[in-house]
Amino acid sequence: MTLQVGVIGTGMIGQDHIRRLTNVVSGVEIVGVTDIDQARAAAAAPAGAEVFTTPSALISSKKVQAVIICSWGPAHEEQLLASIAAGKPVFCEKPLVTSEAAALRVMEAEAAFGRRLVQVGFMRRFDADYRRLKAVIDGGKLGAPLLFHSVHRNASVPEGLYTSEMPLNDTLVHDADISRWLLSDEVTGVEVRVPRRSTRGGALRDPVFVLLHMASGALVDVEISVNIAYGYDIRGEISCEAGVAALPNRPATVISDASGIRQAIPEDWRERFIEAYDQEFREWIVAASKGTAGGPSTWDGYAATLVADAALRAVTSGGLEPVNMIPKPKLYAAPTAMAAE
Ligand SMILES: NC(=O)c1ccc[n+]([C@@H]2O[C@H](COP(=O)([O-])OP(=O)(O)OC[C@H]3O[C@@H](n4cnc5c(N)ncnc54)[C@H](O)[C@@H]3O)[C@@H](O)[C@H]2O)c1
Ligand SMILES: O[C@H]1[C@H](O)[C@@H](O)[C@H](O)[C@@H](O)[C@H]1O
Repeated sequence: MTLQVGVIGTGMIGQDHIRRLTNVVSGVEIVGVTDIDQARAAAAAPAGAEVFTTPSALISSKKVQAVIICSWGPAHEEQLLASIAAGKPVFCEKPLVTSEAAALRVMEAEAAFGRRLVQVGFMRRFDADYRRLKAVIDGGKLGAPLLFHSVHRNASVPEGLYTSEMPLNDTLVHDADISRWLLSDEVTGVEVRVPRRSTRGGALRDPVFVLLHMASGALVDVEISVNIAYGYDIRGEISCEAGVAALPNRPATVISDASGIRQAIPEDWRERFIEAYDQEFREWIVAASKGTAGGPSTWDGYAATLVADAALRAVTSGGLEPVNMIPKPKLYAAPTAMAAE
């Protein structure tokens, strides 16, 4: 059976996902696309796909069995609620939404529907290196995790579109989610320190240094740098009671020439996480074909949203800002075989 999907938002990541759903993964067909920029949607539409004028027309179309949301964060809530109301499985790029109240509304709608429909685009959970790192921590031989050092460097970010809030409410959400997942823990508080500003980002608050306090007492330090110029550099190292486990350097061809011996660094997230995105969609297609969702859930999107909110408060207060989650709804506690949960 082929899952017939519609894609909302045909910008950078929308186009990359259209490419992989058309040329890389199987069991799926893109039957519709839409974007507020209709010309962009038309240019990105694969052969035979309909260009819908609005997200609601795409979501309610009988030919669309499942929805992929790649629009901007503030548009996600309305598109998620419409997909849930239509009973359609929906893959939503991070951030799930941009406020706690919106996350609660999406969770309530999904709980009322009675079955998981939403998978959030936290692709790191599908990355082979992160999965191996988690297996080592879960294996327990290194003892309890005490400290996690997470480095998140972007070569550059879109000028004018990426604001000073975004290191904390757009970029940090990946580190928040992967910390919860790797350490099987919850964030209870957030501190932020702002060092000397990089001159490369103009007035942008960059870099930022974030400290996540976990319920177990473990600490996570996160470097977010978004104008580092040399490439997209993602690192992670966990110090445990009896040893240290770290992500490997990415395998890449070794070039030797008159400048020395070197390996290339990925340019951006598309290159670094190319296989993780492929796997994220393989697993989504299996679940969505059964009318449900696995992997990172609305609950995980809610948790990351609370961390982002606390981080933004912490910049102003300079102190430790608490993260207070509601009790976990039953829908998200259900045991599941999906490896990324
Ligand atoms: N998982 C990841 O690593 C990753 C990487 C990049 C982007 N993202 C996320 O994906 C989303 C899109 O990011 P992008 O880099 O592709 O941005 P982009 O600006 O390149 O593309 C977004 C597209 O959505 C369209 N759009 C916005 N609001 C819309 C609406 N209400 N209805 C229809 N179309 C709408 C815009 O016109 C644009 O074409 C963001 O939420 C971003 O955080 C995730
Ligand atoms: O939207 C992107 C994406 O989520 C990337 O994975 C992250 O590294 C960037 O900082 C962010 O702006």
